[in-house]
This record gives sequence, C-alpha cells and structure tokens, in this order.
Amino acid sequence: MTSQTLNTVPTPQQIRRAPKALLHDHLDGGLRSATIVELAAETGYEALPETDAEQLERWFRQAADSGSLERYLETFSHTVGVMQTREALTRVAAECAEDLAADGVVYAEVRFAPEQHLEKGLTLEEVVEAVTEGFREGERRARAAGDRIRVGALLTAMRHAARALEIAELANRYRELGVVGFDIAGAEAGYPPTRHLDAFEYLKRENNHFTIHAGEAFGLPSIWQALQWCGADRLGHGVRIIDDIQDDGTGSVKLGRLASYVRDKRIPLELCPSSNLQTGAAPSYEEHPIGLLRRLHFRATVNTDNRLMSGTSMSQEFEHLVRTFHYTLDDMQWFTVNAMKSSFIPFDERLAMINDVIKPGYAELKSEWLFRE
Ligand SMILES: O=c1[nH]cnc2c1ncn2[C@@H]1O[C@H](CO)[C@@H](O)[C@H]1O
Ligand SMILES: [Zn+2]
Repeated sequence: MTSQTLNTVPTPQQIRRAPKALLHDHLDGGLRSATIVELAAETGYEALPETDAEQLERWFRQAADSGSLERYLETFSHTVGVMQTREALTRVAAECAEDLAADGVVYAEVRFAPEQHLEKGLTLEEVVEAVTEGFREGERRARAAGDRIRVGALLTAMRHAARALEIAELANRYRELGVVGFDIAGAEAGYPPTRHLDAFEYLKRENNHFTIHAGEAFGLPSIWQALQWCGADRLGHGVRIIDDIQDDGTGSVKLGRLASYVRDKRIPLELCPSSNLQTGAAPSYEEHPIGLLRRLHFRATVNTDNRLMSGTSMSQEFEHLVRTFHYTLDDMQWFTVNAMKSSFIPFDERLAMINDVIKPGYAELKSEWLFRE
C-alpha cells in the first residue's frame, strides 16, 4: 500500500470533521434523551418508561432492537408524546440542527409527521412553523459555535392514516418557508404507497418533490409501486432492491429489470444501515447490501434514520462502514456528493454545496498527511 492510500483511510476524528449530507433523519427519532425527560415534566407527559436520561436512552435502543419495524415504531409514542407544544417542537428542532452540525453535517433534510403533533390543539400550520423556526434557531446556534449547517424540512404523512393529500398540500404551501419536500412513513406491510396516489399526483402537478419509505420491511412490490405508480424522486431505504440482484459470489452480478431501472435512472437510495439491523431488514453490517450497491454504482447515500433509537450519528454510520468495508475518504466523499446531488434544494445551491463546501472539505482532510509532524 502506498502512503497516500494509507492516509486516505479516515480516522474517527476525520470522519467527524468531514462534511456530510443527510437526507433521511426523523425529527421524532433524534431527540436528546435529557430533553425528553425535561419536556415530559414540563408538559405533563406521564407515560415515559424511564425518567433518568441515561436509562431512557438505553431503553430506546433496546426497545427498538426488536427485529420488527412495527415494534420499532412503537417507541415513537414517547417522543411524539412530548412534542405537542410549540415550545417543545421548536426546542427539539433547534437541538436537532445543533447536534447534526456538531457532528459535521453541513446539509440535512429532516422529516416529521405534522398530523402526529395535534394532541394539545396545535394546527398543522402551527406545527410546521414551530419546527422550521427551530431549525433556523439551530442553524444560528451552530454558526455561533463555529459550525455550518443548512436544514430543510420534509413533511411526512403516515401511511396507515388518510391525511396524505392534506399534508402534501401543506408541504406545497410551505415550500418557500423551509419545507423542501414530502414523504410517507409508518408500517410498510399492508399499507402500499398507492393508497396515497392522490397526494403524489397532486405534488407532481405542483412540480414538487417527494420520497417514499419503500423496500425496508417489504420488498420489491413496494419499491416498484413507489417508483412506477407514485413517481417517487427517491426511495426511503430501498434496501430490498437487493432482492432483484443476483450475486453468485464469483464476480458475475445480474440485475433484474427493476434494479436496472433504479440504477439506470440514478434513483437515490436513502440507506440507513444501523436502523436496518434493528428492524431486521439486514442481518449485519458485513452483509448489509450497501457494500454491493456501492460497488455496482447505485446512487447510494448514507443516513441515520433515527439517531435516538439507533444510538447513532452520521459519523457513527460512517465509522461502521469504514470498519466493515474499508472505505476511504474518497468513498465518503462519493456518498456525500450522491446525497447532495439527490437533495431537494435548487440545483445551483446543490452545486455550490458540492463544489464550495464538500469537495474543499475532503481535499483539506486528504491533504493532512502531507503536513504531519
Ligand atoms: O424506518 C422507518 N420506517 C418507517 N417509518 C418510520 C421509520 N422511522 C420512523 N418512522 C415513522 O415516521 C414518523 C414520522 O417521523 C415516526 O413517528 C415513525 O412512526
Ligand atoms: Zn425512516
């Protein structure tokens, strides 16, 4: 190995400092556990399973480690439970932006389902405004701490419910006000994305963007519907696309028609390795499809999904991948540029982020070995 290739394998510290872009992160899956405890006391939420922040953090991780998406999702009742006031939503959003920035994330799209935050009388509009105000506040605090981050909101509709069109209209109304797109989430099996076709067709007519959770707990039919019936711009997870790829282990790999389409059309895959291990969508980091999908040049991106439930961060996701697949800074840059290219902000802004923030950041890290004492 030459010294140059040796030096492009990032250290944990370099991974944290490297500029990262995040497309798939749930606001209600990333609260600080101490904040949950405080908000529960302030807002009179009495159903927390633990009242000590550290124990609560452990509880979330263990409860989410269930091997089933449905059981994993049950843990969200406690985060959503304390996110029912304007102040709570703004605080959680501001801390989210701060935490991501401190982890070296320069661009993030963070999603949440407005319809889940109406229990204490807030309107859908008030929920969106509280969250976007929090993101702006978090961006300011990050700047004051010497970090840079830009956060866009994605509005999620819950796939078992029937409010998708309403939430899509909301996303469209708040487009110039910090909302960059739309999503559907929740239990996948039994709730195909075509249930919400009216919402997707509306967004297409409005020239708006959307991603769909598909190919996580359910396989190819869900991905096929999301793309070919609903017209999704990106796939939330999409990891089961691996079921349409035959890898005989001898170097000969055969793509089925859906996998070919996904690769040919450069459909972004919002891959979330740690989350997949917890819900049983992948057995281990070693066997996670991201290794093959990266080798085959799918438009793969690395994401956190739910930092609290998975006890993770963008840096930690990359640390796992670097350890497992021996990725270099060039690989990290590749995933990051993929994410930025696939983001929902205007093209000129994406390009500036890639050329003026991401590439210089990696160049700086890659050159460090030259000046080592
Ligand atoms: O990995 C996932 N798959 C499907 N749904 C999810 C996942 N993570 C979170 N949510 C769901 O999205 C809602 C809004 O953020 C959360 O409340 C949770 O129910
Ligand atoms: Zn998700």
